[in-house]
Amino acid sequence: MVSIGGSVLAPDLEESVVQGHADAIEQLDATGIDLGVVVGGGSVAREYIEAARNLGENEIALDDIGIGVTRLNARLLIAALDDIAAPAPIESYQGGLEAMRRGDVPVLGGVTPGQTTDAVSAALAEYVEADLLVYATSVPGVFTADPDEDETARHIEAMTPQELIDVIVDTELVAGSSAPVDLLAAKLIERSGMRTIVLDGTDPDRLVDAVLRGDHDGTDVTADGAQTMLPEWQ
Ligand SMILES: Nc1ncnc2c1ncn2[C@@H]1O[C@H](COP(=O)(O)OP(=O)(O)OP(=O)(O)O)[C@@H](O)[C@H]1O
Ligand SMILES: O=c1ccn([C@@H]2O[C@H](COP(=O)(O)O)[C@@H](O)[C@H]2O)c(=O)[nH]1
Repeated sequence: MVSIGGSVLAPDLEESVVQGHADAIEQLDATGIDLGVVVGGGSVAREYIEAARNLGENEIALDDIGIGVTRLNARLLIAALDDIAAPAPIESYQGGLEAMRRGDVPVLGGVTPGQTTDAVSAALAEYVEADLLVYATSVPGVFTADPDEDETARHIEAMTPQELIDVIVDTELVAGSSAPVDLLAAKLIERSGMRTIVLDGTDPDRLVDAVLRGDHDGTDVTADGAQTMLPEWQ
């Protein structure tokens, strides 16, 4: 299961960047791996959410605006993928599994208010019993604190799901909030024991290297907090 942050997929709405991520997905799909993809909303979602918040909208309605933008980004990725993807953004976990059973790559944005696409990825990964969950985000993994806010923040190479929860537990739960992985996602990762990698996804090759070769500079989240070995399918 691959989660691509909106800030990674479409930082400036450049076609070549979107195409680069689509090429990476196609490369993974060509190996025969069953794939699902979840796409975030990025700065566009945050701008819409902020404008609507200033207009007096409530948080659930703001989440719905965010979901709309994530689905727009999902459409953009689908446009760049050849015919391997389901033709429209999938709106439920069951729909994601059904697409995978048909042999299509499901591309999802948001599913329900009160969470982010981080949680969508973790839930879908659990639902389809994925072997691996990769978050391609705008930072090179999980840090001891927000690296944009705290210059003493240290990069974490490997951690347990509980340690992940401890790091992000204080992040805000409002529409458009920023975290490498949201709290619900971390709890889902904990209960499913899903092997998870958080990495800098700005270069799509890093996603391919991580999935195919277990090679990455991000953060491994595993039950024992150890760095993962090569993927099981190798
Ligand atoms: N402990 C932490 N470790 C790493 N990054 C953190 C931490 N706490 C907060 N952050 C912030 O999380 C952000 C990364 O998540 P962000 O939500 O911006 O992007 P994304 O997950 O790629 O998805 P999208 O752009 O769609 O929202 C970074 O900008 C970083 O400042
Ligand atoms: O299932 C979902 C997914 C997203 N949202 C809202 O959209 C924004 C943007 O999503 P990101 O994953 O952070 O890019 C998010 O902050 C939520 O407000 C949602 O409600 N439910």
